[in-house]
Amino acid sequence: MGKHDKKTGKGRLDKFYKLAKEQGYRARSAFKLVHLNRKYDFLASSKCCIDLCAAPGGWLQVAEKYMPKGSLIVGVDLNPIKPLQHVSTFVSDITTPQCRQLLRSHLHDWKADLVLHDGAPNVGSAWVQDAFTQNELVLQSLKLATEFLCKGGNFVTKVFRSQDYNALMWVFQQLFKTVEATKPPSSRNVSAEIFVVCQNFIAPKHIDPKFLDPKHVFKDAAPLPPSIILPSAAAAASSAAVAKSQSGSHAHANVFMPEKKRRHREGYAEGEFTNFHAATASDFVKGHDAVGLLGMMNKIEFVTEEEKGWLKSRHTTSAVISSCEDLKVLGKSDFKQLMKWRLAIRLEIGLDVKADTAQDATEEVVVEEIDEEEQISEELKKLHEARMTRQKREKKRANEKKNATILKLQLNMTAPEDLDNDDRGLAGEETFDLGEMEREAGRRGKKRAVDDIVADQDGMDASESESEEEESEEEVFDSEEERELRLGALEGELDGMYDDYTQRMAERDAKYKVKQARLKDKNYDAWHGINEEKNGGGSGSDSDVGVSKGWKDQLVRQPRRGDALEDDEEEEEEAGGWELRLAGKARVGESDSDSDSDDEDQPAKKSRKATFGKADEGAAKPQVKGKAEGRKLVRSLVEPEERKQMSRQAQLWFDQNVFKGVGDLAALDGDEEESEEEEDEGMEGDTEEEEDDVDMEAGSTQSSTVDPASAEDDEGDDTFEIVPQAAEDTAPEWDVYDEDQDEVKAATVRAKGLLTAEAVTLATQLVNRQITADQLISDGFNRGSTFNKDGLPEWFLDDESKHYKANLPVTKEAMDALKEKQRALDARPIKKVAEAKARKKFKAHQRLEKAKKKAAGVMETEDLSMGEKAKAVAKAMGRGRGAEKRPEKKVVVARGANKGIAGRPKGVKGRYKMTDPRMRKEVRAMKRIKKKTSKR
Ligand SMILES: C[S@@+](CC[C@H](N)C(=O)[O-])C[C@H]1O[C@@H](n2cnc3c(N)ncnc32)[C@H](O)[C@@H]1O
Repeated sequence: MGKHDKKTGKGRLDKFYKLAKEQGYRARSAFKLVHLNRKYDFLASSKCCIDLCAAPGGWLQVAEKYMPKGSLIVGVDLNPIKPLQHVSTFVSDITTPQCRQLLRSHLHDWKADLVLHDGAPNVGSAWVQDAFTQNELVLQSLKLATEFLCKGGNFVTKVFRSQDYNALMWVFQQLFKTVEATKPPSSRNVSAEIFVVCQNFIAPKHIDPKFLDPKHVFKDAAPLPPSIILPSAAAAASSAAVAKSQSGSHAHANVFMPEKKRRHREGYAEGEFTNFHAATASDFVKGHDAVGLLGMMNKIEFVTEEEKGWLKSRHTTSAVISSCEDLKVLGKSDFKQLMKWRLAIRLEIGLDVKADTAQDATEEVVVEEIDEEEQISEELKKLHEARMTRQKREKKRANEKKNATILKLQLNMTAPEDLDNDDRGLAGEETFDLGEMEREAGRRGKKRAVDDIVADQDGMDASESESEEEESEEEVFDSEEERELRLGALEGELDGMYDDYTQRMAERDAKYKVKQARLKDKNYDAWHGINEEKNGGGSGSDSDVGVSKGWKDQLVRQPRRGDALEDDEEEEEEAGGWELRLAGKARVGESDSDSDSDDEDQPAKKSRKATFGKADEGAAKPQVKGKAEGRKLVRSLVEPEERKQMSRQAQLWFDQNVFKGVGDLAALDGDEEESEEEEDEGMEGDTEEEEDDVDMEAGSTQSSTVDPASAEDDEGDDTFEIVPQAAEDTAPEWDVYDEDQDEVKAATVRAKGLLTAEAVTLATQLVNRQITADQLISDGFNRGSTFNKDGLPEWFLDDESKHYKANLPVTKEAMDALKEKQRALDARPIKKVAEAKARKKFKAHQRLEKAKKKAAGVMETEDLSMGEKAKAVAKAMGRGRGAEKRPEKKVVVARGANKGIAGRPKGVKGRYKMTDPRMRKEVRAMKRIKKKTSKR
C-alpha cells in the first residue's frame, strides 16, 4: 500500500475517494462494501458480523450503518483501528490461533451471520506473488468463517484473480449454497481484486481440513508463470520493472516458499513461457475464431494505430475497454457486448457489409442491431451448419424408418415386439408422452426460428427438407413473432457462444485437464465428500458475474451427490471429502457428455439458471429430459422385450418340423409349476405376455428333455447310480472299541461340560423333549453312507468318508450358551485363578508333608526289612509328590491272532490283560447295570 501517484493508476483520487471523504468513511474501500451490499443485501439481515482485516475501518463503518441497531460487530486487523461506536475491535493476525481465541471471547459464544474479509497482505512484490499470499489469506479467513458462521450465514471476501482463483471458487462452492464473484464499480479495473459473495453457509458437521489447507487447495493450480506480466497496461509499460519484479518474486518464492514452487505438470506449449496471453484487437476483430480467442486469451490489446483508432469509435464504450482488459472474467453481458462491438467494428472497417441498407433512417439503431444480428447469425451459421444438416439427415432417416415400420406393421409383416427400441418410438410410443410431444413442438418452433435466420442469410429455405406439417406450422408465426423468435434465437446463440467460451476457459485450466486425465484412469480413487451434502444448490445467478464462468458452470452442473454419497460417509470421514469433491469436479466434463449420468445430474441441472441455455442447449434441455424419460419408458419395455425375443426364438425353435405333432409342450410337460404360477398370479387369458410365458415354459421343457442326467439314463450309461436307501448289511460292524470311545467322551463331558455347539444343541433338544434318546441313537446309526460301495472308485469313497456326514443341528441358543460359557471363563478374575493355583499348591504341600510323615513312620518300623522300607517310602513319597498314576492295564481281547495264545500278545507293551470278548462285554454290561441301579 505504498505511495501512489495521485493522478494515475491506483493512486488516482477518483470519485469514490472524494465520496468517502464527503461521507466520512475512513477508506474509499468502504464503497466496495456499499456496492456489494446494494447488490446482495446481506447487511440488513445480519445481527453479528466479523470483519477480518478491517483497518482502517471503512467496512466496519458501512456495516455499522446498514446492519440493524444493536448488532454485534467485531473488527480485527494487524493494525490498530481507531475506535468506532457500536463496534469492537482488536489487533491480531488472522492467521494465528490467538486471533481465533480473541474472536471467541469477543463473540461471547455467538455465531456470526456475516464474515467479511478485505485483507491484503502488505507486500510490494510482483502481483502474482501477492495474489498467492492474498489467496492464502482468503483461505485463512474462510477457515475462520467456517468456524464462526452460523448455518445459512454469508461470507464476503476479496480474492485476487490468479491461477489459484478457480481453486478458491471451487472450495467456496463446496461450503456455500450460492457463490458469486463480482467486481463492484468502486473496485478499480486495474486492480486484480474481485469480490466473492458466498451465501448460505452449509455448516457441515465435519469439514475436511484439506478444504482449508493451501497446500491442497492450490496444489493443482496452474503452474506459476516464470515471467510475470502485470495486469494493467500501465504496469506492462515498463519492461525493466517487470523483469525486476520477476526476478524479485522468484527469488522470494524460492527462498521463502520453496514448497510452493509449482511443478509444470502440464508443461507450457512450445515456445510459451507464460500462462498470460494477450491478443491484439485486430486478431479479435479480423480473426475467424473470435470465441476461441476470448476463451484462450487474457487480454485484448490496442497496439497499432488502426487499433488505437478503434478506441475512438462510438461503439467502443468504457465497458468494452474494461472487458478487453481482463478476458478471464467476462460475464455473459460483457461477452455479448464484446461480440457485438466486434461486429460493429468489422462493419466500420468494411470487413462485413450491411445486408439490409434500405432500412429506414429512423430505425437506425434497429437496423444496426439487425446487421449485427445478421453478422452474428453468420457466425451462428458457421458454428451450427454442420449440426443442422446432421439433425436434418437424422430426422429424415428416422422418418423413413418410421414409415417403413408402420407399413410393415400394417402388412402384418412383423410383430410389435420385434421392433427395436427406435422403431417402437417411431411406431407410436411417443404418443405415450404428451409432455414430450409438447416439448418437441416447442423445439420445432425454436429450431424453426434459428433455421429462418440461417435461411434468410443464405437466401434459401433452410428447412426445405422438413415435412409439410412443419411448413404449415411456419405460417403461424407472424412477422413480429418471427422477429422476437429471431432475437431470442440470437440471444440463445450468443449464450451458446458464451458457453463455448466458458468451456474453452475451463479446458484451458490446467486443473481441468489434470482432472480429465485422472478421470481416464479408472483406478483413480474417488474421494469422499463432506459429511453433510448440499442439496441442489450450486452457484446462483450468472448474470454480471465477472468470474471464470466455465468453472462456475461446471460446479453448478456438478451434482450434489447427497444420497449417493451417504453410504460411503464413514469411509469418507477419514479421507474427509476433499478428493471426492475433486473427483466430482473432474466428473463434470463427463456428466455433460455422458448421457447415462443425466438422471444423476437432474437436480443440479434444475438449479441451473435459464440464462445458461444457449439456443441449441435450450432446445436440448427438454430433449435431455425427454431422453431420460424416454429411457425410462424404454427401460420398462426393454426387459420384456428381451424376454419376448427369447420366447420368439423359442417359438421358432418349436415351429421346426421335428416338433410337429408333439402338441402343446407346456401341457405335455404338465407344468404344475406353470399352473401354480398362473394360480398365484391370477393370470388368465391369452395375452402376448402369457403366451411368452408359456413359450418360456416350453423352452424349459425342451431343456428338460435334453437334461444330461436323463440323457445318461436313457443311454444306459452306468458310471454310477444312486441307490435309494437299500437295506444292507454293509453298515459298519458294532465295534466294541467305540464303546470305549464313548466312555472317554462321556468322561470328558462330565469333567468339562459340553464343548461343541452340536452337543449343546442335541442335549438341549433331549432335555426339552424335542428328541428322544432312541431317536438320537438311531440317528447316530444312520450316520455315514449306506449305499452300495461296490465298484466305486477309491477317490470317491475317500471323499464320501470325509464329507458324507450327518449335519448335526446347531441352534443359535446353543451357540449363545457356549459363548456365554467362554465369556464366563474369560471373565474369571485373576484373583480367582491365583487362588485356585495357591489352593493346588497348598494341597500338594499337604500331600508331601503327609508322605514325609508316612515315610518317617515306615523308617521307624522295625518289622520291615530295608528293602521293604525303601519300597514303602518310595511309594509314599510318590503319592505325596502327586506322581503320575500307573498306566492302566491294556485290555487285549483274545480274538483273531490273539485267540488262545499264551504269553504277551504281539505288539503290546506294558501292562496288559487278556480278556475273552464275551467276558468283556459281560463285564461292561454288568458295570452299566450297576451304575444304573446305583443312580436310582
Ligand atoms: C485493504 S485493507 C482493509 C480495508 C478495510 N476493509 C476498510 O475498509 O477499511 C487490508 C488490511 O488487511 C490487513 N491485513 C493483512 N494481513 C493481515 C493479517 N494476517 N491479519 C490481520 N490483518 C491483516 C492489513 O493490515 C490491512 O489493514
